[in-house]
Amino acid sequence: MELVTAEEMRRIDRHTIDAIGIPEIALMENAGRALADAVVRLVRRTGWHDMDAILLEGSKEPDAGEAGWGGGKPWAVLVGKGHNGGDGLIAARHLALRGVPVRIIYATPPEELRGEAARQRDIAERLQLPAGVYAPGAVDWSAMGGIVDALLGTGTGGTPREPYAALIREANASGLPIVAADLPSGLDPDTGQTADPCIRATLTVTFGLPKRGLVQYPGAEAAGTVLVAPIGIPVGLAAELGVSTWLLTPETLRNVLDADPDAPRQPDGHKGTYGHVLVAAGTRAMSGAGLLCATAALRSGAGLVTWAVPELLAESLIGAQPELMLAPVADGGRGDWLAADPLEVAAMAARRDALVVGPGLGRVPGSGVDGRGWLRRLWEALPPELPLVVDADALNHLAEAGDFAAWPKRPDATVFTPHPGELARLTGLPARDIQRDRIGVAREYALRHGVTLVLKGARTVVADPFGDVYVNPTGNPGMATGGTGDVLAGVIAGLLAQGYPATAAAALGVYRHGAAGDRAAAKRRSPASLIAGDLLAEL
Ligand SMILES: NC(=O)C1=CN([C@@H]2O[C@H](COP(=O)(O)OP(=O)(O)OC[C@H]3O[C@@H](n4cnc5c(N)ncnc54)[C@H](OP(=O)(O)O)[C@@H]3O)[C@@H](O)[C@H]2O)[C@@H](O)CC1
Ligand SMILES: [K+]
Repeated sequence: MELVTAEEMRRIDRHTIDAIGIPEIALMENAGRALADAVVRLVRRTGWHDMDAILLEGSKEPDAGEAGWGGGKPWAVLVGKGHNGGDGLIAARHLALRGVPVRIIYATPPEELRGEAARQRDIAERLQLPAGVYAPGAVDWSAMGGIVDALLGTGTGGTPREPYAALIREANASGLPIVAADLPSGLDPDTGQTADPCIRATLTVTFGLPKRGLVQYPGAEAAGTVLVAPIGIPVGLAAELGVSTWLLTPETLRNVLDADPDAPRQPDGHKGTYGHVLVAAGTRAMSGAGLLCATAALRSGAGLVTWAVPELLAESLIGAQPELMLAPVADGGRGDWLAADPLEVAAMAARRDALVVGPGLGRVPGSGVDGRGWLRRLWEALPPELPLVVDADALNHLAEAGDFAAWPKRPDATVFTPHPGELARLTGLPARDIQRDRIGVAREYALRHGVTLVLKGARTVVADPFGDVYVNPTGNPGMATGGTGDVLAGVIAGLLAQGYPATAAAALGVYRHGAAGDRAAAKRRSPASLIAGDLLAEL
């Protein structure tokens, strides 16, 4: 399923209306009716499974409680002056038809509505649906059963102006369930940033295609449960018009990335069929990072995994995970990578199918005799076609090198797996700015540097070197704990060794890693007690 910006949605709407000929009013009628249908189901608790709308992957099932919402009281339908308001007016009409009482509350004088929204205002008036214009403090919210937020949609920008802002604040403070039309008013549809104020919805019914902002935090939280309602947009049109951002679902993995998450193992396969990973990770202080990473590579299905460690550690790690092979690297007796020769690691990697470097790597020499750092010497010595995952400390070394843009390009699979702090060091941008537009920043970095970028954090973003982006819905806050990143790096390396192309390996790895976290969290009393090792058994 594609994820769209407001501008992309406008182009898709326009094409549907102008080139295909479906009248705008038909799209709007479908939108308003789907919105009403969702409210009716919450009021009557009639269930979701036969609804003509899709629960967005990663969204919780809507919960109308024991009694259903509203207690028979009227629903306040908040109407803005654009088409989003038009959707709300259509929903109000369908709610009334289905026996749910409504009160229309215009944010601005109804004379200001234009186009299709004005037509809907006139229809509502002729049907004598109860309506009034908002005045601060004048609405008795305790008399209402719930709220439909049809104030601001994809045509708006910036912080809501008055009187919208005051109305949004009152709606949020009412404690009533809020169902948002298309997106919560105050949400930036492209980035997921929430304005002050922004509607806190219990449920968002988004029209045609999900907007990007609904799947990035804090927007994902403001939106609550997200239902995607079909309104008549032809299947395939988004792709035809060049939309290149997807929600990472099993269908996306299968149909866009040719990476079936349930692909069976070959019946006649042997360990050589599934590739050999070299993990260069771990020091005396952080051997666990290497162990998690290497074990995760095994669990991802790789045929063989060799764990390269500073020599001093090797003895004590024997048997730590019996399926792993250990490859001691000369370390001058230090137990870290400071004295290790990157050329030795490169030579080991050249005999394997993928290399992951970084987890628990600790310090490495900043610059060699010829002015080139440890990591760059490794980078240049590796066979260019060898799939490579660069994680954690290795990313920090790359950032410290400062001249990555001038490093020789690797033509084949190179995957970087930074969290926002690491990407901040790589780009020089404050982490806050990265979080403000995760999709945009990740896409630009991947395009510019010709790598596949995995920007970690809630709703991980995978950006490939050609401008395509995937947003992962799996995972949970319990995974915000040390070591889960090491597991992810190992999984991706394992998939690379099995022959998946970089984007497919990164996307499938991220999806499975999050799903493993969800299974592990479900087994515990609280997600907070999840530790990275729990993920290994669930991969
Ligand atoms: N196109 C289609 O076929 C379909 C579209 N559909 C629906 O249309 C929605 C998009 O409708 P839209 O383009 O009319 O924009 P919308 O968000 O309702 O508001 C525009 C108004 O907001 C105002 N405004 C702007 N910024 C503001 C601010 N910060 N604070 C306060 N006000 C602000 C701005 O006023 P102005 O600045 O011009 O005075 C303008 O009048 C879309 O989300 C979906 O719900 C569906 O029916 C399916 C078919
Ligand atoms: K809205």
